[in-house]
Amino acid sequence: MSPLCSTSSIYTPPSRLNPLLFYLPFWYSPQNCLLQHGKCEDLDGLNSAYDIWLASRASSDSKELLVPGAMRPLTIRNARLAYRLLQTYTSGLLKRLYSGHPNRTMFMISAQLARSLFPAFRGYSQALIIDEIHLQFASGSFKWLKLLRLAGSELARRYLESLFDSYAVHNENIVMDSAKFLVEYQQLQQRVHLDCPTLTDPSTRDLLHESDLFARSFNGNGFGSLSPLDVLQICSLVVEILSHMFLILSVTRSYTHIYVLLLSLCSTFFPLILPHSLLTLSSQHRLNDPSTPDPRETHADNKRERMRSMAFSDSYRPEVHLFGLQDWILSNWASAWRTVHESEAAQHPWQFSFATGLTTLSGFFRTVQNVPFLLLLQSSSTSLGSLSLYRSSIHSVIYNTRSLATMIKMAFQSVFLMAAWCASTELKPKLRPEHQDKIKYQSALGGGISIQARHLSYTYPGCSEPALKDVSFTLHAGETLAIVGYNGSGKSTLANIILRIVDFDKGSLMVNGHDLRRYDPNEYHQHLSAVLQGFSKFNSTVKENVGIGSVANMASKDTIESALELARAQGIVDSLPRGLQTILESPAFGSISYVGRVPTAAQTHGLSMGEWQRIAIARAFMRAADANVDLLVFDEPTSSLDAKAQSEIFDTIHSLSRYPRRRTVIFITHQLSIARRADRIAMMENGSISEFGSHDQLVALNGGYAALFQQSL
Ligand SMILES: Nc1ncnc2c1ncn2[C@@H]1O[C@H](COP(=O)(O)OP(=O)(O)OP(=O)(O)O)[C@@H](O)[C@H]1O
Repeated sequence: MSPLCSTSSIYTPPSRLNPLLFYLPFWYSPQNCLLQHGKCEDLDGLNSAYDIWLASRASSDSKELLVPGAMRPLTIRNARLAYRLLQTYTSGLLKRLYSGHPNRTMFMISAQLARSLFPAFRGYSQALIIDEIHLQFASGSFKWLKLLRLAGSELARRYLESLFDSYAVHNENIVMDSAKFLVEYQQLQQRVHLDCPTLTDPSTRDLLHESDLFARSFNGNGFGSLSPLDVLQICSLVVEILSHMFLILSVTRSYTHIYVLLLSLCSTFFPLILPHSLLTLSSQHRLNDPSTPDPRETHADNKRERMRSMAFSDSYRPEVHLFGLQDWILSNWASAWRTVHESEAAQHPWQFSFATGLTTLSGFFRTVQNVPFLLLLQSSSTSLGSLSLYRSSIHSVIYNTRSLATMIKMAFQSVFLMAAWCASTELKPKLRPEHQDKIKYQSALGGGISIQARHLSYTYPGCSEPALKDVSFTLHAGETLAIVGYNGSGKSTLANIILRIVDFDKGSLMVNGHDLRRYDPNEYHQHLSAVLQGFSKFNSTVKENVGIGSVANMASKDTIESALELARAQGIVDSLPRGLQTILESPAFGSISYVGRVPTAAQTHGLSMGEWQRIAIARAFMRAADANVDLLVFDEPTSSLDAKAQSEIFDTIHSLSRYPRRRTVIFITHQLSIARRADRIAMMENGSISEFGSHDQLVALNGGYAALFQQSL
């Protein structure tokens, strides 16, 4: 691959940018002008990559943060932020990325720079051949041997060049593959360790979005951003431009006055800075800053995406047909599409006239660029080779300068994506306690866990009403608690807090006499098993769907089969075409556009809701086989099962709470005939526990539980 080719692969307009804007240099917008936001701001307080990244999203004239992925305007403030980031993080990041192959990395950098000189050499060598042919034509005597020697050495040069190119590309791929692996691995590592509260934080989500864009830039899918390797190409472009300018100077030096040459070169660069000058002068023709999102457009854009996903997603398809949503989807999509395009058109009302003007001016500047060429023509001693060299070099300078302007603009954005990446690697899961606060989990004497909740309250992020209000109760180790109540009363929220999936805002929660917040969630989770209300349906084999309950025992067919047996799910497996190896069809999977090895319909098998529930219960039982498990939590585990199956499953849960050791069990159910089996029942209403006690105590109270129980009879 030649340097020019490698440049052109990056020289693709980012899909969301107007192609015209793409060809304009990065300082085209007056709102983005360095001088416009030149106020000096104290950036000393910004110490971490996160702080600087966040500051880059705040525009100086708007209180709103830029949407994640939005281009940062080139202001003095942002330039200072970028400089701080480059200073602090680049060398560490590059060292980490390319530490796998330090020698190859050095070779890659040297080769990249050497390859940028090839086009100039090529032009020079071609000029020599043209001159020789021209000379021989003019003199009338053909020296075939000389011509063949020239052609031969040109072919040999090209052959060596392509050999060098292909080895350089091979080397580059090795270095890039190792960098890609590192980036993707760290990305996965970071994701799997982040807990739900961390991931629901809007600022963290934005950070991860930009960090993902940075990771994607390594695969060439950076949507207009550059990977650190691509940034290296900026240096190559500079070298390439300089080598061509050297050729232009050497060709024209003897025939052209230096001022004429300078005029010609200026005319090459002038169209690139022209838009800025014109726009600054003409205040009535201001372009809107593309980095400031129009809320109406953003809303319409989101709506368009929602409609598109409803149209494409297999998981929505039944409802789309059931409720006859086809026309509704189409009309909503069309109106959202129109809104987005009207908004875009309003933002750039005069681009076409501007483009036309620019085209006309470009024609004029091309003529100016030709002045030295015309002067060269005038000279009787000018060779054809130098004329061709001049023309090819001047075109390369124009083309590469434009590429350079675009790449610098993209590189500027990439610095902030790099900051997001660096900051994301430093994210700490919110539920993980500080090292000095951490205590080791210890089971209660005799097994199970004791729970003491005092005045627990919790409000979901972005909600005004708390989901849990002032919840207090005590559960002794080895007891069974049934949580009952109306929809939305906070049952699952309470279970998720006890499971340490979500945190709480106020109050205290003691587990085995210690503050739950002081346990490392990873360690705590090893001592519990659960079926969540929205349990996962993995697009994987039955064996894996059950086996992930206890990864260490996943290879043990006996353990998996006994878990399936306990969940009364063995019959389901027997009816499947490939038994335990049958891949289960997850409803959610159809909605994901997944490029990879997707199993064909013949290999996969769908399950009913009740069958999925049995698989999820088997998964929980698989984990419960571990003697370290002290707590079993079941959030409506049998809601889709028939009465007999429900009773059987709860019999099994009861025996698991006694064998191989005593365990605490918490289950949420709307079946009060099942709830009455529990030692304690918590009746929840409006986020609070309104009644707490045994079935007989609550019936005797004659309150909400008694009423609910009466209704269920
Ligand atoms: N992720 C969430 N974000 C915001 N609010 C939520 C979220 N999950 C639940 N809520 C709200 O919290 C309240 C309690 O919900 P929760 O799921 O705990 O109720 P529940 O008693 O388990 O209901 P159900 O019987 O229907 O399962 C509800 O008002 C619900 O709308």
